[in-house]
Amino acid sequence: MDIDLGELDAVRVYALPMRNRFRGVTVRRGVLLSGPGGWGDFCPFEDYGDAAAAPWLRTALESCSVGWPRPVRERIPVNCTVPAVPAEKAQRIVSGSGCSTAKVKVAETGQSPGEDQERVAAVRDALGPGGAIRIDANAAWDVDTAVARIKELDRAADGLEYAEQPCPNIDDLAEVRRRLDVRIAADESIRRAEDPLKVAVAGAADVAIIKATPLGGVRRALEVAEASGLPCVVSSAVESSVGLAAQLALAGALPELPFACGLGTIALLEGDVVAEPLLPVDGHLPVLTKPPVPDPAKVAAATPPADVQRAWIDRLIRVNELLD
Ligand SMILES: O=C(O)CCC(=O)C1=CC=C[C@@H](O)[C@@H]1C(=O)O
Ligand SMILES: [Mg+2]
Repeated sequence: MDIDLGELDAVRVYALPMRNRFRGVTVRRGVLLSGPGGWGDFCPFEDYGDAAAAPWLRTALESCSVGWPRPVRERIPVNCTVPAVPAEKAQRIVSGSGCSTAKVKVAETGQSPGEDQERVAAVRDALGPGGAIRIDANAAWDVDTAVARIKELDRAADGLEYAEQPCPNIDDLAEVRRRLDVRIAADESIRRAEDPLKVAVAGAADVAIIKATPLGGVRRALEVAEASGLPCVVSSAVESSVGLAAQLALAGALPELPFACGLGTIALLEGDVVAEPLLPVDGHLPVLTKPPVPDPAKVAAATPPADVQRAWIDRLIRVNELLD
């Protein structure tokens, strides 16, 4: 469904600085769209081409037109996300989060395995023995490196809940999984796969990471979750609270939700576009039935210079032309 952009009630470009560099990103930008069903957030990463950005627009349009399927739960346990920061900072992030699960980024370019171990050990210190620690290597390792690093990090963490996307391809994930006792989660392998079933069939993962925003909406993500045949964790794409609400709608609608979700990411941003940002309370976030309404003063404070606004509106128009 492409849309006549002139029919939208409002289109607002925003830019929110990140507290720490994350995935190479220091400012998160996007466009808020208002339609008959409320608001949506079109926020593809800036290194994505127009075709890769198309599902992100579908997600925003679902949110501001037809809305989301009915949820089966009202609140979602979430992890706090620890970027590839020094150990003391990692400890502070976890201690201040109120979450009992932490996801720790590892294998950052330019950092050593020792830095990852120190970060993970500091996170265990902050969580105490009852907390859960998961790591995300974003496909950085080959099989042998993954096996060695995950063993070390499992020791440093005093037990890992799972290791997310240690290697780029499915066969390698399957081999790592065979060689280790630690659970393996697939993220990029699901997000970019033509056939998410392949991950399960190949025995490549114990857990599927599902993201509504890059998959094309809550309904599409529910189909992918079902097709994966695996327990699912919903994880954010670092949206504003408007976009995050769609991910919470997905987490709210999944038939089963055995693990905490990666949705505590408003804490990664400096500011937001709504009056009451979706920050976890006691490690949980609410499932909303409608997207939150942006606060005009917050949106005004987050509005980037005219040339940045123009570039995002042009991107929105180009990507909209790609939708059928
Ligand atoms: O899952 C989380 O805790 C937060 C979200 C998160 O880690 C990510 C969001 C967006 C891009 C990714 O590099 C990253 C991920 O790989 O899961
Ligand atoms: Mg990941």
